[in-house]
Amino acid sequence: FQLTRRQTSFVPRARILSRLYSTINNDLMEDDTIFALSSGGSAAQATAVAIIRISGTQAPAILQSLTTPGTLLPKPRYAALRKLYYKEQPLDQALVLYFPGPNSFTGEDVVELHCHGSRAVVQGVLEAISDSSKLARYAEAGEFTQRAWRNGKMDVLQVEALADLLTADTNTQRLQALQQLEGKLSETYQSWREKLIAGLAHAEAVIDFGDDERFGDDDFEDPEVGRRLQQESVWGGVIDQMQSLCKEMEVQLSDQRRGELVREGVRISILGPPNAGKSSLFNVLAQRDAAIVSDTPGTTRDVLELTLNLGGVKCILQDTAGVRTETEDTIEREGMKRAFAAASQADLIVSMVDSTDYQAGINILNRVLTECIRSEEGDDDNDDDIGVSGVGSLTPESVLLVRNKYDLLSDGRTSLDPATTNDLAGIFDISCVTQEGIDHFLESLTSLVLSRVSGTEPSSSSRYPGEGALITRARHRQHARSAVDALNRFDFLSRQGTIAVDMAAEELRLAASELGRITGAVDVEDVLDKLFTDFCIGK
Ligand SMILES: Nc1nc2c(ncn2[C@@H]2O[C@H](COP(=O)(O)OP(=O)(O)OP(=O)(O)O)[C@@H](O)[C@H]2O)c(=O)[nH]1
Ligand SMILES: [K+]
Ligand SMILES: [Mg+2]
Repeated sequence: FQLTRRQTSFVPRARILSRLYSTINNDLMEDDTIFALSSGGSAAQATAVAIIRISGTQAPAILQSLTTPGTLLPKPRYAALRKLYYKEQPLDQALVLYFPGPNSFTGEDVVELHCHGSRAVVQGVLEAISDSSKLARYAEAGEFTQRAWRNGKMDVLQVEALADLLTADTNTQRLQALQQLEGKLSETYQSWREKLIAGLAHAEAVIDFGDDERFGDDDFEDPEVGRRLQQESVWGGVIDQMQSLCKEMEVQLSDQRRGELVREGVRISILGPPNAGKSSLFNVLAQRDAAIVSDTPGTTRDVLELTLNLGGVKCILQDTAGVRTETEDTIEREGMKRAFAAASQADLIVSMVDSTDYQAGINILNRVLTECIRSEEGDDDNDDDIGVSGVGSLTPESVLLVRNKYDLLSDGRTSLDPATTNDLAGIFDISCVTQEGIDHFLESLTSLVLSRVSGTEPSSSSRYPGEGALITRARHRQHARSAVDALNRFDFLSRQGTIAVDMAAEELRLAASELGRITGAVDVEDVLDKLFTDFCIGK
């Protein structure tokens, strides 16, 4: 199989590559019947029930080859008890289901065998399927879903949602993934795309036939009347519709990344001077000895992470190296650099101070506020060796001040610096040793996390991500953003009169294709191209 330059010029590269790919792997043809153990564990692990799935044209024949001659296929989508045989020896007594295509998960004929989950049964059945008549091969990773996608059973958004559902750790992740799997997000993007395409069709009409000339500006003595009537013309209507669509999309984009937070987890960094007790708090929240605690300042060097479930929301808690103003130790400097880098990427910061050395802690807090908090003017001069200046998207309301070692305070009080602590999310007195104040701190942290993902005030009773469409991946955000940018350019161009209609229409086309990329309705070739960019023809 050889590619010539001439061929590449008229056949999209991805298509050639995918054809090349399946030609080389003759055994990997798309219309092969595939099978796999679809329930958890592996063939080497015993479970109560194991589900083996077969998809493709040969699926019903394979089921019949496993049963005694003359046995009927089960009624579609009804479970039936069947004795399975291989080379005339009994394999198992299994519950079998038959889903004739296209009404199946993959859209092909699908057979499910619910067997007993012992090693002997599972291996025996798998062997029988692959051996008996060479009708099927083992499925590649994700191949059932890939077929479902190829057969139009789900769009790219739903494939992503399925991946999210299969890996969901928390309630909110599960609910969000289910919502996306049901197609709510797809519907939103599709309806937007349809509006854009309708607008585009009108634009084409204006290009071909011109807008209604009666409503030109010059025809009216009062320009206001002209303007109003202009708006009633087809083109004016399109402009208005696109403007309101653009607003709708901007509302979705200004969601404070709630969907992404739920999917990826809310990042919480513990930051503070050495020996404040950061690792001690990390361990208290982890409920195990996850980090080394010692009275030597500078114990923690790397950023440690663990996953917490706070109120049904996945959180990633980070313990960092102690930060101080001066150090000669290069390893400690590196640790501090990493601590700031982690904090500037965080969604919430737990700024920890030692109550018995309050001023040192407040100095660090001030530094966190200046270096990790979003600066209105954007990035300023120094990107010095330790801090990462002004790159964070944090606000002071993302910072919780925790005064630790409360047990060591004889009078039980600490002085406050109101200028610094005014806008913070909260101030907490705790002791990692006696556990005093921990419950209250944890409650407040949890409600702050919940308010982040639900987009409501921390005290609100709404506990789960808002209804409607939520952007769950950076990929969606990027395309939605580009679509909004195109619509803004459209808005500008369309107001230049009918001269720029061509250019304006082009922006609508661009916006529609950006939205199409989110659901995968456009440029499947492109997606494939991306997949195959690492695939070198010469190798
Ligand atoms: N009395 C008292 N001691 C504490 C408390 N929390 C931590 N400590 C002690 O403070 C010392 C430092 O604790 P760490 O958790 O290692 O502090 P750290 O902030 O992680 O320190 P570095 O990693 O070195 O920056 C240890 O000896 C802890 O036992 C507390 O609430 N009360
Ligand atoms: K320490
Ligand atoms: Mg530590």
